[in-house]
Amino acid sequence: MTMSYGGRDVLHGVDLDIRRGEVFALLGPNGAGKTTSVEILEGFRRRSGGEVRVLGADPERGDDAWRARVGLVLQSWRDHGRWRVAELLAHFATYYRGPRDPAALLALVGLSEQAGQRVERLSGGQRRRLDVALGIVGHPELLFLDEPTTGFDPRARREFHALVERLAHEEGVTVLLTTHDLAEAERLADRIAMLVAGRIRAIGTPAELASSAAARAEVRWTDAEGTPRRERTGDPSRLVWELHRAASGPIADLEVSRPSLEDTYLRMVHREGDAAAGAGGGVGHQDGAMTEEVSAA
Ligand SMILES: Nc1ncnc2c1ncn2[C@@H]1O[C@H](COP(=O)(O)OP(=O)(O)OP(=O)(O)O)[C@@H](O)[C@H]1O
Repeated sequence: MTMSYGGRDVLHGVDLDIRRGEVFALLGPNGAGKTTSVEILEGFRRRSGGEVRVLGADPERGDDAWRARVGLVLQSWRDHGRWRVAELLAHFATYYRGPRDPAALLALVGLSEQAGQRVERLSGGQRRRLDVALGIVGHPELLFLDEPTTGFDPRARREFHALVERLAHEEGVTVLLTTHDLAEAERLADRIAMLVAGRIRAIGTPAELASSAAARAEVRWTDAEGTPRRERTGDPSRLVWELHRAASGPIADLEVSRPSLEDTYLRMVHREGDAAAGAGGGVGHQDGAMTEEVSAA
């Protein structure tokens, strides 16, 4: 799909295939185009070009039956402030055939104690949990979560992650999540797409993305003269063995660090910055040339 706002291109041919039952994270920095992508998939925004199918339908033409199969947790719902939590949930449940039981759902998202409270009195994190409850009350097959844990404290974040895992693994819900939190993507996602400046830069499982990093393992040590040394290598075991042989004894301050998902991500984001800086000087790149497709085998 492509998207431009007032002639400015913000999605340059984003190509994604998300499988049924998968938790898929769209990871990228501010302004990368995550929300725009999700809004197109939800049917809330008209794309400029390309072809999109969500649960077999073009979201621009999704009817009520299609919409009932999709759950949305938007970045902010700020209406319904005067409703009480349980009332609001019970009201939303009436929109669906075979909804979840509101009381059981409140327990699931950890809001049983707030059932009688007005929505406007909830804390930011509690409000977000209510958003999730509203998103899943209709038993959706597919759930969109746009930056769901913004403003959560660590405990709320952990509980929310457990909830998403339960929905995905026990109920088979397909989840598309956007985040700029690497740890969240790594924890929750079966696969991650890194979206930078409207282009997919890499797709794969968290482990595949981390190990595909050209950023190789880093070995650090202090040499016989007391100088700190560091070297990047694809074969840290061999380097450490050679160091031991050369020193014929222990190596001071030896440390081997593996490339992380963060290394890959920061490299993608920086490369984009470098490419943009160099574009005027003829250093540009072809579309897709920098995409790192990682096989999901
Ligand atoms: N309604 C709009 N009109 C014009 N430009 C927009 C509109 N919505 C988004 N944009 C621009 O499109 C680009 C992508 O925005 P988008 O909100 O999709 O990014 P994002 O990855 O979700 O960012 P964030 O992590 O900050 O939420 C940005 O440059 C943004 O300024």
